[in-house]
Amino acid sequence: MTSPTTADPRLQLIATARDFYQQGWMLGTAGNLSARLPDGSFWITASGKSKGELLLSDFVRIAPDGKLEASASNLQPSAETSIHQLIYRLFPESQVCYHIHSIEGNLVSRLVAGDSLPLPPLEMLKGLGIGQENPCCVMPIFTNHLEVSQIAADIENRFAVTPPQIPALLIRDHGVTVWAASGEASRNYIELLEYIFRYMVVASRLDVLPNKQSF
Ligand SMILES: CSCCC(=O)C(=O)COP(=O)(O)O
Ligand SMILES: [Zn+2]
Repeated sequence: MTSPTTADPRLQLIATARDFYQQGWMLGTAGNLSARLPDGSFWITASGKSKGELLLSDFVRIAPDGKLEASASNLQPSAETSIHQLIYRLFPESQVCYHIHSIEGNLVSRLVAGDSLPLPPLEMLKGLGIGQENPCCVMPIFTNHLEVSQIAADIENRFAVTPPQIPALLIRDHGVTVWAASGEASRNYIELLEYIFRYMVVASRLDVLPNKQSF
């Protein structure tokens, strides 16, 4: 039997993408997933692939210097490869980076006009590494530029001054990106955040959030 440490990481990415597709978070070609290899290169979904039915051949490998490793096919790397590459550079312990498009993620990105989203002090935050009582946790929001390299530059500039409190960021009207040391942890982060986002959307309608925010 193949041990989890030697298994091809693309297999886990395929299974995760199928799961996220079923949740409605990677519909059509939306989103991208990547996983790092011991040599510092990473597998990432090729651009424009249907995320509910990925194959091993739907990935490209990016070298540590950001160059596309030689491939027999004419696949293009995900349009958001520069963000994954930046995350691996900024957070060397991260091994996996997931980006999804969810309705709730997009709705909450409009709850505030500024570039930080205060998260409600829910117990679920503990799963994202926030252990204080009644925590004040904010999530960074970035503008969704057409040029993804501009989004990556904004992330790099902002994180140099203000490191994120949780391993996650939002791109307004676009999606959420998380990173972690394992696929399991990244999937948990996505699920926890989606719970929090869902709570915020419902709470904003019920008028129960401490600082009432409107769309
Ligand atoms: C309908 S998805 C638009 C592009 C995007 O935001 C995304 O996440 C998927 O892009 P990719 O190049 O990775 O397929
Ligand atoms: Zn996207």
